[in-house]
Amino acid sequence: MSVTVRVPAKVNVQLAVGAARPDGFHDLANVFLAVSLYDEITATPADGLRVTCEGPGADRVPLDRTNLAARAAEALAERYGRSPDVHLHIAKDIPVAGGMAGGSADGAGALLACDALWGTGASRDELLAICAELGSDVPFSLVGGAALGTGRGEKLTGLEVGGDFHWVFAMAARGLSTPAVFREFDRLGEDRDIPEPVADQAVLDALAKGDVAALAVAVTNDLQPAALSLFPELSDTLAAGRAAGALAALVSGSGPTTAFLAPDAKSASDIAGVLRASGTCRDVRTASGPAPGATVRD
Ligand SMILES: C[C@@](CO)(OP(=O)(O)O)[C@H](O)COP(=O)(O)OP(=O)(O)OC[C@H]1O[C@@H](n2ccc(N)nc2=O)[C@H](O)[C@@H]1O
Ligand SMILES: Nc1ncnc2c1ncn2[C@@H]1O[C@H](COP(=O)(O)OP(=O)(O)O)[C@@H](O)[C@H]1O
Repeated sequence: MSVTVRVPAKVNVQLAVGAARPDGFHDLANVFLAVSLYDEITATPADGLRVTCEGPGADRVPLDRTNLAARAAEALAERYGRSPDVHLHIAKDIPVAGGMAGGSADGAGALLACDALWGTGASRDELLAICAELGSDVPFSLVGGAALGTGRGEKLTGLEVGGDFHWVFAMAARGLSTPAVFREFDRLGEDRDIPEPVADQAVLDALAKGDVAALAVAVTNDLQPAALSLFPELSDTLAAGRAAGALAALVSGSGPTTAFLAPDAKSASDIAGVLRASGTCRDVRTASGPAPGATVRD
């Protein structure tokens, strides 16, 4: 018997970042939108804890106890006083180290899969608490849809979304480390006061109305200058997407994946074709959001 859970990637349609806190994290106003690129995590009973991974970038995914899927299984097992005897197989489609919460998706997916496999019957709040211990983005991977994340991004308020948004994602030739991007954000802001991060009402209204033109002018990412500073070639990808007709072009979270908002599905496919031919990225995918959160597959 095994359980498979499908979990979406995310794009940040607003990422407001405050000053570094004493614990090294940053307070955020993080408006998440789940998009239809998915990892699948399959949990099967085994003699010990084992992780395997297949798909693009699988060679860059750790298979030891640092893998977020393994950590999720251990955390749930410890809470319920059992051994984490499970084989977790990750079928990866979310770009690795791409700013699209791939590792977080695997953590949330493994947690839900083990909960179902072991019949632990943990409540939603218990699962969310474990997710928050695993990482700032992990709670959102569990719930999906759209949400505002405050604190370090783990305190979620669900958001209304009035329609589908169509995106193009350009994957970069290499990854960017999230802590390195936050450190670069701190370095770039050394000489100025960093305001408290607050959600932008224009972003929330655009999501609620499903208004793509309004969302296009409202999207912001405070980590973008830091990501571009560490990876300047991303400016060429952003320019190529804009020239291809994207309504908005931005770095996804800490990057280096770049995200392009398209007027509709057909334009997304056209923009993807132009980006693919531009030679400014490794791979291009289209996706739409909101997508559902972690879901057990039949
Ligand atoms: C930037 C964002 C935007 O959604 O995601 P990515 O774009 O990387 O996917 C998130 O804040 C990333 O969340 P996540 O990847 O879960 O981060 P965590 O494991 O909690 O933290 C990794 C490291 O990132 C930094 N970090 C993370 C979150 C936060 N609010 N402040 C931080 O300074 C810290 O250096 C921390 O040690
Ligand atoms: N299940 C996992 N999948 C991908 N990366 C993981 C996983 N568990 C731990 N990691 C580590 O987390 C780092 C960040 O990867 P990822 O979550 O894909 O990107 P991001 O934080 O930019 O969204 C990787 O470089 C990898 O070392």
